[in-house]
Parts: sequence; structure tokens; C-alpha cells
Amino acid sequence: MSQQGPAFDVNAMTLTRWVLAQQRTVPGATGDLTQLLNSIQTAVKAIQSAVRKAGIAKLHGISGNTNVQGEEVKKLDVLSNDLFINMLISSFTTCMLVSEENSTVIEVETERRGKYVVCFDPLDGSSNIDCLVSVGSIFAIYKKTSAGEPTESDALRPGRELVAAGYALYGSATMLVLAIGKGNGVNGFMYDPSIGEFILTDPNMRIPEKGKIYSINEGYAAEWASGLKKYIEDRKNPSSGKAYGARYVGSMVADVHRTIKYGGIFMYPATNSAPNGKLRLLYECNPMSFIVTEAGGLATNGQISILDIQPSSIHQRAPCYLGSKKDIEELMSYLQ
Ligand SMILES: O=P(O)(O)OC[C@H]1O[C@](O)(COP(=O)(O)O)[C@@H](O)[C@@H]1O
Ligand SMILES: [Mg+2]
Ligand SMILES: [Mg+2]
Repeated sequence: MSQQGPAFDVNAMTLTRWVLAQQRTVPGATGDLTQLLNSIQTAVKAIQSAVRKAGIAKLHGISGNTNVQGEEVKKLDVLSNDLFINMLISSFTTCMLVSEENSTVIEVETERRGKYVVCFDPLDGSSNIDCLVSVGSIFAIYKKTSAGEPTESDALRPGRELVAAGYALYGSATMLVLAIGKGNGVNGFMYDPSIGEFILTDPNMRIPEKGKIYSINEGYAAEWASGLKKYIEDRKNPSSGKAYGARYVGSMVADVHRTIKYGGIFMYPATNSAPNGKLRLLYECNPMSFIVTEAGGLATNGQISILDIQPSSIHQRAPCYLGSKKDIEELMSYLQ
């Protein structure tokens, strides 16, 4: 019997290899984006490892608390944020960061500056951690185009200007989904813990043109606009055909990933008491809308494409409806 353990296909398309191959197709590319994506990959690997151990850490009373040695143990969202910031700064490719966890922008010191601006949600769906439901990380990458010192306005850009966007889903497996540039599609890489590498498992991901699932927190239905109420009512009681299924994880990354894989529609709408909904434009709505659009779907705030919104503040919120092209078009006919 072989003593070598599980075989590794030497030609497997790892994420590192794939990103490098993409870089080689761009004449004059410096390798900075490759470096930046590698640093995010490292952060994601470290976060997935921490997420997988969180339950056991809790058993021993060491999550977000003090461990058996009496040392402070960071909560997962704090740890994830620290990992993202540290990896991004030490990649020497970024000049400004926007994190859900930091009230102001993070300016990278001059010596370690590069040309990219990264907006991120280091741990999305964090309220789901304690019950072991999927969580994720989301990131959006812009190239600084203005001259001079980086300022907040370098991050206040419409999603259309994104250079790349991606998310990591810490689900029953860990998956990293990436869209680089416009018209280049979306690719998914699954983490193989036995070799510590992401492998291309979902090349050229395409969202079905129409789905059979709607995803929304129906607990707030009383606060919805009448058009949205009617839209959901009609999905449950269609004049012809089968009713839609309802699915809502409550972690945006998981809900959007399912929507891309199976088709359908994900919504975090405006409500009477929250006219801009809940989700954040810069590091939740924009990157997810960029990816869904690159996969052939659509994303809207109910009026215009999410990707056309001109942001005015780094933590601003936007109503968010995204998914299969035909489902979004149908929804729009109810919202007009
Ligand atoms: O509980 P609600 O109101 O349905 O909100 C769920 C939404 O909130 C979020 O958890 C917000 O993300 P954070 O955990 O990063 O704050 C989304 O992932 C999810 O779509
Ligand atoms: Mg979030
Ligand atoms: Mg978060």
C-alpha cells in the first residue's frame, strides 16, 4: 500500500497559479494585483482556520474571552479584521483601506503604499457564528486614479469602477469566488485543507437566467413598500406554474452564493423605518453586485443599478436586490 497519502494532481489549477496566469495575459502588468490577491488569500486561509475552530474554542471558554493560559483571545470578527488589515498593508500594494469594522478610512503609511484601494467586510454574517451557520468575507478593489495623497474620495467610487471583487464563503467547505475586470466572468475556487490550497472547481460561473427561489427576511414584511409585498405574494401564489421556494440564511455571502449557483433573487429592501435598507454599499452591495453582474445577473437598489450609485460616505447603506436577470426584471415591474 502506498505511504504517500492523498494524491495531489501536479497540474491542479490552484488560485495562486490561476491569478498568475491572468496577470500574464495583461501586457505591462506589474504583478501588484497578483500580490494583493495573494495577501487576501492568506487572510482568508487564516480566517477559515479560525472559523473551523471557533466552536471548540468556545467549549474551552476561549472565544472572545480569556483562554486557559489567561491570555486574551480575539473575537472572530476582530481577528478577521486584523488579518485583512495586516495582510493588505504588508502586501505593499494598497494605499487606503475601508473596513466595516473601522469608523474611518485606514491610510497606509507612505513606505508601504501601493496603488490599490480595498473596501472589505472581514466577517459577514457574524451573528451566525455561535450557531455554526455559514459566514463569509467580502472585498472590493479599486485602483487609485487621483494624483497626490490618498483621500476618502479615492474610496467613494461607483461599483462600475471596480478592478476586482470577491468573497470567501466559510460553509460546509470554504470557497473563494473572484471576478477580475469587466467581461472576464466569475471563477470559484474550493479550499482543499489537505494541501492548504484553493483549487479551481467552478470555472466561469453563470447565474441561471431565471430561478425558483426568493430570499428575503420576511419578518419585516409589514414595513415593505406595496410593490414588494405584491411581488412576494405573487411568488407564493403564482397565476400559473409552481410557487417559488423561500430560503434565507441571514449571511449575505451564503445567500448570494446560493443565488448565483441555483438562480433566483436575493433582497435586502428599503423598509419604512430603514429607507436605505441595512447592507453597506462599499463592501457588501457593490462587490456582490459586481460579481453577480459578471456572472450574467443584475443588481439594483430598486431604481438604478447598484453599480451606478455614487457613494457619499464610506459606511452608507443601500437597498439591494440582486440575482437572475429575469427575476430582477420581473421585480422591477412591481417596484416602478
Ligand atoms: O438579520 P437581518 O436583518 O435579516 O440581516 C441579515 C444581513 O445582515 C448581515 O449579517 C450583515 O453583515 P455583518 O454580519 O457583516 O454585519 C448580512 O450578512 C445579512 O444579509
Ligand atoms: Mg456584512
Ligand atoms: Mg461584518
